[in-house]
Order: sequence, then C-alpha cells, then structure tokens
Amino acid sequence: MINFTKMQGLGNDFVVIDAINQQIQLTTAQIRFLADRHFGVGCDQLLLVERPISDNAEFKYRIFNADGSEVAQCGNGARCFARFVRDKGLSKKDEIIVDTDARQLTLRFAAGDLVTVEMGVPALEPKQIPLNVSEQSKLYKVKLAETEVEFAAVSMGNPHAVIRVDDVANAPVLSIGARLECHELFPERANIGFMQIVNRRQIKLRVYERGAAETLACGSGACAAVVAGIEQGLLDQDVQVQLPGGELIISWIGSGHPVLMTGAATTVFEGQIKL
Ligand SMILES: N[C@H](CCC[C@H](N)C(=O)O)C(=O)O
Repeated sequence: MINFTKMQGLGNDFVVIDAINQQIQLTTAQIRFLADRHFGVGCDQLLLVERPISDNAEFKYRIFNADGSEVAQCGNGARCFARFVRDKGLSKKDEIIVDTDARQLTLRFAAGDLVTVEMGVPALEPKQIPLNVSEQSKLYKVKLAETEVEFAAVSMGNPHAVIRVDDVANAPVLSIGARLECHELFPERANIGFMQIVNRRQIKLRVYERGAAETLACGSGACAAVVAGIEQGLLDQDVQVQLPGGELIISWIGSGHPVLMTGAATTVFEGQIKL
C-alpha cells in the first residue's frame, strides 16, 4: 500500500507522495493510473518528495504530469510541497530549499496561510526553439492551420509560449493549445498560456499545460506570462494573475532576477492505494 496526500493550489491538483519514508519506484503506467480521474485517484501532476541532491537543499522535488512525463518545474505544486513537508513534520524550517531537475526553488511560508516560491530566473529565448526572435517585439510567429499565432517564449525551468488575447474567456485554448503544445518548434513540447491584460498590475490567464491539457491554474505559466508582459513593456513588476481556479501574485524586478510567486496551497484528503 502507498500513502498519498491529495492537494490543490487554485484547483491545479496533485497527488503528493513521501518517497523518503516509503520505498517506491513508480512506472509511467502507475503514474498515469494514479493521475486517472476515473480509474485512479486523479490529479494534474504527481509530486514525489525525495532526499536532496545538493548539500544546501532539504529535499528533491520531482514532478510528473498526468501523462507520465517527468518535468522540471511546477509552481502550484511547489507551494503544496511546502505545505506537505511542514504538515508531515519532514521539515520545521520557514524557508525550504528544494532541488528540481532544472533549478533550486526556495519555498517560504507567508501571511494568511499562503506560500511564496522563489521560482528562479526566467530564460527569455529558451534554446529549444530554433527560431530568430524579432528583436523589437521579442515575439515568435507561427502558422497553425488557417491562423497565424504570435507568442513570447519563456522558460521557468519548463517551456512556455505566452499568447496575448483580448478576451481570455473566449480564447481558442483547447484548439490552439493542443496544436502548439506538440508543435515541432518545441522538441520537448510546451505549456501554452493565453493572457489578457486587464491593466498594468492585473492579467487574466488560462493555460493549456504540457502533459495535462487545460488546468484551472498553472503557477509557472503565471510567472511566464508576467515575465512576457513585463518584457513587452505592458506590465509593472507586481502583478495579480487571475486564473480560472483563483489568484496568484507574481513579482519580477527584471532580467537576471528570480520570479516570486505567492498563493494558496490546500490539503484535500489523505489516502492509501495498492498498486
Ligand atoms: N505541465 C507543466 C508542469 C506543471 C506546471 C504547472 N502545474 C505549474 O503550476 O507550474 C510542464 O509540463 O512543464
């Protein structure tokens, strides 16, 4: 039997497993089963708590999408990770450093039961997109069937394409999201964000996530969207991001600095499952 905790951050939901005190080796099929909303537990991502790689980190934070793909960043998951290790008594620290496959994250408990994550420094033209960026607009253009899509490319340790739209409620999230996620421009696929600028300190965002389809919220997607907006001169450094599942506060003071993300993290239930 495996003990797990079901958690969510703005409706982006997770199965979280302590892999330090439980010996587990999950296959891709088992991850897909656990993530399945009909035959398994159901989640957008599965998170493993492991021993750290680096001397200065307390844990390794591993992330698997619902399709079983392992990835290197998950913002909403990082907040739930902090809540999990605190509630399980695995850490008593107020500031927790974790290793992911791509970078270190610093997790801090904030006021009002919120968690702030230092999400690392964004990369604005991730190497994996073999395209020349138009210097002045810093935007890529790609033809998808009958429409031309313009997007900013931002890596938060995972790849994001950010498309600006006038009305996020009616944006072609499922059609364009699904096509662009798997487009040849992204050898490792990508998360596709649809951003509506409300004003210089507020955006609305929907994200079609790599390996999970549209989710109610995407933390790294919120960071990528704010970075893209600031880079294009459209946003100030502190932005309220309204996602379908709730609100995040994202702050970025500019190139070479980390992005800060603050939001809720909630435990839904504890469970056991036989694999
Ligand atoms: N689908 C993402 C991982 C989860 C990101 C999202 N849930 C977040 O809160 O950042 C990827 O494949 O890079």
